Amino acid sequence: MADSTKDPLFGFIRRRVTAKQVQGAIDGKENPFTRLPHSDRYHKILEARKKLPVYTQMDDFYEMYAKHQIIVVVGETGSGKTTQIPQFVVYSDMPQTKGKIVACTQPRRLATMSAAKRVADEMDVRLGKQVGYSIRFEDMTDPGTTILKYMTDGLLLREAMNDPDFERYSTIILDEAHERTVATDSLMGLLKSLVKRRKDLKIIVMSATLDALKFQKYFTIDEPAPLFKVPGRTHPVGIFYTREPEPDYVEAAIRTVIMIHRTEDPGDILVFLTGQEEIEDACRKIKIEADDLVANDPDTVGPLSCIPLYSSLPPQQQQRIFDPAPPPRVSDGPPGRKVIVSTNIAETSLTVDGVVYVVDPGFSKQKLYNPRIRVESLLVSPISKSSAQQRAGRAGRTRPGKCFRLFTEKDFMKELEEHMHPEILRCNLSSTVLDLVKVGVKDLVRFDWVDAPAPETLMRALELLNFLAALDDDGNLTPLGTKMSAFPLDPQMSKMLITSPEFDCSQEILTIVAMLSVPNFWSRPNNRRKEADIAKELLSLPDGDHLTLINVFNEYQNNLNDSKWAWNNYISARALAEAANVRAQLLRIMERLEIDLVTKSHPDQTRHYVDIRKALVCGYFMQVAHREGDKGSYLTIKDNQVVSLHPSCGLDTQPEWVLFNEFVLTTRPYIRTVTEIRPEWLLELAANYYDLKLFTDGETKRALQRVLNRLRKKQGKKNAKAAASNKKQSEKKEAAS
Ligand SMILES: Nc1ncnc2c1ncn2[C@@H]1O[C@H](COP(=O)(O)OP(=O)(O)OP(=O)(O)O)[C@@H](O)[C@H]1O
Repeated sequence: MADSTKDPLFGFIRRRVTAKQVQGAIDGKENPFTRLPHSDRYHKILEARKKLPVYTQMDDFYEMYAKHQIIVVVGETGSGKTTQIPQFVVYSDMPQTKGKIVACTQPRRLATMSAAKRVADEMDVRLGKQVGYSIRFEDMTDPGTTILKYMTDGLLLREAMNDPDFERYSTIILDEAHERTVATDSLMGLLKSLVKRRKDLKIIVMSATLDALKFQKYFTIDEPAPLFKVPGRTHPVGIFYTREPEPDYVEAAIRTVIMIHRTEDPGDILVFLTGQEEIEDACRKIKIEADDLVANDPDTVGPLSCIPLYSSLPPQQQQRIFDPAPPPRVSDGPPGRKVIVSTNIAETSLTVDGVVYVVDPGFSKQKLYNPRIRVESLLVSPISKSSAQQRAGRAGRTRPGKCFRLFTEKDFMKELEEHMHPEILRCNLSSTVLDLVKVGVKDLVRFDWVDAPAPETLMRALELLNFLAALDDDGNLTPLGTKMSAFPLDPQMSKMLITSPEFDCSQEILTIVAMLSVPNFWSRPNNRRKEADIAKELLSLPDGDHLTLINVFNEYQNNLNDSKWAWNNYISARALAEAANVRAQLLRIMERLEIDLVTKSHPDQTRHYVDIRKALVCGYFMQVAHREGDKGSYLTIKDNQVVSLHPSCGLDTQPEWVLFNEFVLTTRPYIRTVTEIRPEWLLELAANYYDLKLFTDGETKRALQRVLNRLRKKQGKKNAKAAASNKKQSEKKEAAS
């Protein structure tokens, strides 16, 4: 803690800040950060803040914060961790005096933005000024002014590449640590080794569940990190279970929403389902049933609006969850109600003022990685007890609430696991490994993980990076790998971008990568599916979905980014605008790395498409499938998984060889975003991976062998021709001399 430092905020010399001094500044007439008088709204919010359990413990917090370099904070949902602790820190004398700032990480983008917005309001400053946020491809901060930055954990991890000692920060707060995302886990490992070098850096690890002991032990420097425990919550949440297990959780969720709407007091509802399709479908059904209810009983049942929420929705549409509930139909009629139907992106850190009821069927889609077959998939699985607590915690934030669990209490006690398995044990680690190697982690096996990943998963990541030539055989970063790590993208995508100038198509690959980085932009409204499909078909190119992405983007630009054009073609203009923004940012990185921005228009467009497809192969040669005779299915290369083309695929035939962007497991395994390729490109452009000695026997190997033989024969003929011509030349020379 800064001894004898003149503090610009409080203007006095002191040993450490006390709660009383901060309290004085908070209650003061003037905002210490802007030097403007506090607004009325500030005082109104302050009243509510003062009732939060964390707030009442400010003094204890400062005492612990002054004494220790690392603190673990644990408190129930809604106790005020996310919004108050970072403010306590910025009000202390550390960050401002040293020109450093405070970071607070969140696992999710939506929570990052909404927490920053709330805290900016609480501090009476403009979002993006003293309080801001940073998420991938969006920076809402003002260097020089921002002192508190909410950011995704993934982004802070990326910052470590250029600033491994986190020199910009005085305090790093890892929020929602119990979620155990790969990025938070990696940050914990990096920070643990950093605290020895940076004695002035403070770390706060915040968790909503009582597994804090694990973090305390992990962060043992001389002794385990101390625990700052926040008891209690502001408003009670009543928990209700079903008597019997529900056979169809979606149907049960819809029924529960309707029951609440008919019988419960006013207040909005948050329902947790597992994925986009399920959510859109449930929204439609809820709306139909609710409209029926209102039509039959307009005097007692108010209007109901239903808002979907999932991660692939464009941010603007996600913000709709904060819209007010619909007003009564007539001035003295029954009040309206808002229902948000969401995936688990609304599970943590989020406060939607007005949500009183939570409906929790107990399932979510969870990432699973099988390193043996290199497949990462999302599977609908039961949630953990701590997730269920988080979900219930979304009610009762601004007033008492109720949570309806659509499973029995016995199942809750006996069947649900305490916590989810950490993500590091369930996902593909190639991006993380590249990031960590770039940060300087030499030995990933001996890295101080909170929970070490499976050796096979690490091997797979190293193998991929080695085949992509990002790492050499000793696991060191190559110059290519260094360049790849500069992009906030999957390693395959960055490799593709870097190689694209060799194929005269970096502009096109840039477009493909940008389009793949934004949410699904095709819209398919239920009552106009046919029209939407026809529009899509007209924009699709027969050689592949990747080429279609270029076509859609170019058409949109040719139509001067006209949202009417997008609307008429059943395309989300917002998603395309986001793609244009992502593209511009990636372009700046390419310029910085001096990667040529080229496009070569051939008179023959097909030849240009060949070049683009070859560039795709340079990144995605491990994601290739071979058609299985005339069975209509494909077999993935080396891993031999039987897959089908996803129904969204725009190819008009079933080519023998295809490259795919994604493996998805729904009712059965599919490959999505697919483009036709030639097998000879695989043998030429990824010879190490396509060394046929490494293939198991089977039709794919035989097919590749035939291609190889053909290539060799062709090469043999070429060589023989060249030798014959050389011979002729020398004979001529000899005869002449
Ligand atoms: N956008 C908002 N509108 C109204 N009230 C809010 C808002 N954000 C936060 N609050 C209030 O502040 C309280 C504390 O929120 P905060 O996110 O800091 O809690 P938390 O302890 O971090 O919980 P969790 O772990 O569930 O995120 C909420 O319960 C709510 O009363």
